[in-house]
Amino acid sequence: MAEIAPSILAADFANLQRDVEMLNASSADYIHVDVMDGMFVPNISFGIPVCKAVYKHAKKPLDVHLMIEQPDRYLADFKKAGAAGLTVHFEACPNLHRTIQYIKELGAAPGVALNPHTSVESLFDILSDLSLVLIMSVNPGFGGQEFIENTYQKVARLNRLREKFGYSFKIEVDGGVNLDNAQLLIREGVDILVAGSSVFNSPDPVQAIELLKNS
Ligand SMILES: O=C(CO)[C@H](O)[C@H](O)COP(=O)(O)O
Ligand SMILES: [Fe+2]
Repeated sequence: MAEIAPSILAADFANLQRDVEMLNASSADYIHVDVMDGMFVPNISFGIPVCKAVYKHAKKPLDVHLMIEQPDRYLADFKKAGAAGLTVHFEACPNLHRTIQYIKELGAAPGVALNPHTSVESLFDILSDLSLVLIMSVNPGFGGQEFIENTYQKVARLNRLREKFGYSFKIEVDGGVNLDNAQLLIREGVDILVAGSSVFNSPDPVQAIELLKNS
């Protein structure tokens, strides 16, 4: 059974407490927090104060996805704001090994996200240090985009590497995840499904989470 990380990017920001409480009452395993800086991605979402506000009401661990340039500048702040896991982008980190060690020192679970054009083999020499690899199944920056089909084979390749070397990181997929692709993603080796629109645009988000979980 997969774990589900609903993305609050698709929540109603004017009713964030209500939506976080809905997630608390659901079978979601994490709350996915999408931070966008308008530089690494062409969109601005929210930052540290909103993360802190979500944390205040959250009963699930915060899975913080940092779509920002030079993330090292803000890692300690997001940890303080409640992040259980801190995921940085491979494409934003020229000194990725140092960044990952820093996340560990802060006491958070280190994750690395890969844009659709970045191959899973790029992470080969750091895989043993990671708790999470996030494979983007859309170009980062916006919710509600169409799932990129090439994701299946990327997940399968990463899963084979994990099995071959006995690594323990989890595989997360983010972007355009819904009931049409969840089952195949899980079959290829995904542990955590991020879902924004397919959860929050559903007439019954709690049931949508449950259905994804049982895919
Ligand atoms: O990181 C993201 C976008 O960059 C979001 O987590 C992702 O897009 C989730 O939203 P949706 O399920 O609507 O695609
Ligand atoms: Fe995300």
